Amino acid sequence: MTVVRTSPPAKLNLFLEIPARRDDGYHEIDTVMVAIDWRDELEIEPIPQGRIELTASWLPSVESIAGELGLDTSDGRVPELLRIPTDGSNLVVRALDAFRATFGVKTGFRVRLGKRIPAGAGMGGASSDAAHAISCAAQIHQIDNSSRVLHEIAASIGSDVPFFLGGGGPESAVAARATGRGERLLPLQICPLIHFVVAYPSVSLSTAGVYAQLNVPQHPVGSASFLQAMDREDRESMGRAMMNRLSEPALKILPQLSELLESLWQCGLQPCQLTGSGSACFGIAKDAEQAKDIVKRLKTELQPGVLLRVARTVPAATPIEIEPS
Ligand SMILES: C[C@@](CO)(OP(=O)(O)O)[C@H](O)COP(=O)(O)OP(=O)(O)OC[C@H]1O[C@@H](n2ccc(N)nc2=O)[C@H](O)[C@@H]1O
Ligand SMILES: Nc1ncnc2c1ncn2[C@@H]1O[C@H](COP(=O)(O)OP(=O)(O)O)[C@@H](O)[C@H]1O
Repeated sequence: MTVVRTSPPAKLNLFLEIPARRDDGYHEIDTVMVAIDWRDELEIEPIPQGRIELTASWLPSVESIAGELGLDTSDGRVPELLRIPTDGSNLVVRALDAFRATFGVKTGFRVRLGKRIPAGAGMGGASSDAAHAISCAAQIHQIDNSSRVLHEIAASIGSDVPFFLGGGGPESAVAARATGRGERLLPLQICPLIHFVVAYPSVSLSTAGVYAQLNVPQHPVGSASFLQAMDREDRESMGRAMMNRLSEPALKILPQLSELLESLWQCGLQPCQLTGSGSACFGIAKDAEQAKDIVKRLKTELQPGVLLRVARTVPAATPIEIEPS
């Protein structure tokens, strides 16, 4: 049986405006997302049984992630914050079930999911896992990855999922502008290589909960200035035009996020911002060296209690490795 493997990346929202509330429970958004090299690991093989068998674990180990976050594992149990669902609530299971239903596939899949991306972080980990699972299933069943149907399956799983399909072309974009509820994508051809420091505090935020606290602005800010700056690779103007409309409601729910943002800023990262609905925050570094030095310094100040990683922009869709057996 063929085994396929890939490494779903996380995302950061460099620009996020919410122009309107919709009648269907969603919001119109205008966002520019980039994928980053903070990755999960996904391994999928077809099985004759018509079901999805998912196992999931933390990489390198639950103890090491819990240690960085200051969570207790001495009783041998996985802390609540690090529990990964393996039932039908996991977006990978939902995505593969939707794939089977759409293409009338009677056989199933065995999936091993290695998690590094924290959940409820605004980093789109579950969405990326789901999109890459769809791409793997398409590879196994020899379905064209640029098929419109795959995009529709992705959008039915979550607003952020289509971004991680990467447009189906051989060269996936690093960045995209997403509108509608997030599923309408315009891949951006130009995106400078950006080095980040990303920080996840020991707490998750519910996307629906943060949107529920939002006051939709009367005069939304357009993404044009940000997009023009990106097109010119003008980092200074990009920095000035960055924003996240969900910061205010997220900080209302978790006021301690302002201290985390302040810590990033104090180290010389600029600008610093919440990603998506949080709780992760990021700051832009001048280069890889500065990002590494800042993570080292912040670890002594903030750990245990905060996951800290250097990250850089990468293509949103990661190639799939095939291991025939
Ligand atoms: C805020 C963003 C920014 O990229 O990212 P995250 O913080 O989740 O990573 C996205 O808009 C999140 O997209 P995603 O996480 O896929 O959301 P979904 O599963 O589709 O929706 C979860 C819930 O969020 C709210 N929601 C989501 C998207 C949207 N455009 N308007 C909304 O109001 C709705 O209450 C919905 O029931
Ligand atoms: N593949 C998955 N990995 C992690 N969490 C998942 C997965 N599928 C579903 N979930 C559930 O979805 C919730 C949101 O996950 P995620 O999309 O990573 O959050 P966000 O993008 O808002 O940071 C988690 O709290 C978790 O319970």
